[in-house]
Amino acid sequence: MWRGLWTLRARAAHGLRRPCSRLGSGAPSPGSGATIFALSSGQGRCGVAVIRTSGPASGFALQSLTAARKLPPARSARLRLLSDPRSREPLDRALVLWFPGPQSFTGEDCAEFHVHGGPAVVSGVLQALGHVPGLRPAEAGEFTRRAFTHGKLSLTEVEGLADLIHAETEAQRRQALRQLDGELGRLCQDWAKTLTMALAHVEAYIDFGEDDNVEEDVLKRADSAVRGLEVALGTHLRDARRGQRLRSGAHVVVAGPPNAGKSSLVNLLSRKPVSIVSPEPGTTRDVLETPVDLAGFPALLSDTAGLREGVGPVEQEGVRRARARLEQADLILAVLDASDLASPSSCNFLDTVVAHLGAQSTNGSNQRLLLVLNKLDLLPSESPGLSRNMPPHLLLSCLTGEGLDSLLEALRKELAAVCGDPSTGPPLLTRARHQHHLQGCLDALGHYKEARDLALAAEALRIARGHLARLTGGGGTEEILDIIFQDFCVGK
Ligand SMILES: Nc1nc2c(ncn2[C@@H]2O[C@H](COP(=O)(O)OP(=O)(O)OP(=O)(O)O)[C@@H](O)[C@H]2O)c(=O)[nH]1
Repeated sequence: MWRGLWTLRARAAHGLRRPCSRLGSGAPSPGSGATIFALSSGQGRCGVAVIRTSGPASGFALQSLTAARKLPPARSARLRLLSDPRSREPLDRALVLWFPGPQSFTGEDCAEFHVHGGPAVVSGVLQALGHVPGLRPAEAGEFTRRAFTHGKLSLTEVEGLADLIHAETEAQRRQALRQLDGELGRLCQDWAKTLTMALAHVEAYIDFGEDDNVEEDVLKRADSAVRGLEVALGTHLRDARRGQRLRSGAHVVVAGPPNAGKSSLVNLLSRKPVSIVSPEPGTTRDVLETPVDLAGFPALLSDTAGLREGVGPVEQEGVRRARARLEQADLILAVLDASDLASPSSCNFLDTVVAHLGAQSTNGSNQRLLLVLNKLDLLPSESPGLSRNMPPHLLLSCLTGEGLDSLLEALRKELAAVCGDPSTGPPLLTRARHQHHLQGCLDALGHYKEARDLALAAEALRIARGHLARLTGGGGTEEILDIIFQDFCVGK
């Protein structure tokens, strides 16, 4: 409804920026046989740093640095003196671990060196590994790419791992862990099994026809499997935007008349001074946005200019930008000064809020709204004096913090509806890639139903199955691997 209301006034579009940094260039193609090494823990001074290797020369590297004839027992930590294989200069006393393939993260022979986390120790051990024949530094994401190549992780699990490394909020962490655990992959495999069964039925009918001993209802069973699959895919596709919001942040816009306390609320929720707060109405002119963790959910929080008419050209432009931003909101935090509800700008704004809430309940607009009456501290405590006709709202004082807990709880519920609840709901589609393949699969099922002969119907089922296979990393996904593995840092 706000979209509708504001469309007439402003149509400017703004893109959501993904709060994610991409480290390093694309990982090289695996399978070169080289043994790679990298610092796998974070950069900088720390108690313990983990350096690891993967590839056929891992055992040799471990023996070279520990000057030992024998490898330590598999998957068991041992304290060893590390020294440079060329100069034999001691580097550190460290824990070392040996993971013979295929029972390792990458599926190859791997070694780990848990060294003291000083920069000189780390660079000394990395240099020493560089002196071992057959070893080279790893590229970004190369360990994970090798794990994928050796079948240790499916593509959706790789994406879950990347999301887990980038997770900044509790909800993102839960979702990423579920995906890393293979939930989405398993769901796709179940769907693929259903498709394979349907395809087998259609092919049996093509091969053996009515004359042979093929059960009569074999085509009916294929049709019914396809119908069931269409319903399941449709449900997941309708939820697709939620998973993507969970990954990149819901768009939460704070709006209201001037001086209502919008900037104060943005600063309170983000726990930092994002916006200037002042008693002068019309202080905020531009849209100010900040990424925040709102009640465990990722959000891009926008402060906007106070909405009012009859102002100068600069403030007018601010109001235009505020309205344009409102068009894009997943959730609107509508703020009013509880002690100033009778002013013309408050009344106008309240009318729009009421219209929005009405539209939300009648036509199910997916743009959600929470009405916040701020400056609770200015109301008489005995009788707050609010009209009975006031729509559902939350009372808050940005000054004293009263009402903040209730607001955060309401935000948690709203954002769970906007982003999906990763604790309870079905596995979410967190990437446009997932959506693309599920849509491709659904389209192919549509072609199955329209096919004029059984050969075309069978081909449509094969195309549908191909989309599901590509979603989890089966054939034909090479072109997107570079993009996905760029999300990893060196050492992962
Ligand atoms: N008493 C009281 N004053 C508040 C509260 N919240 C904000 N204020 C004051 O109200 C004035 C306006 O606050 P802002 O946060 O700048 O309001 P705004 O809605 O961003 O204002 P514009 O930039 O004009 O749109 C400032 O003097 C704040 O200190 C509150 O809960 N109680």
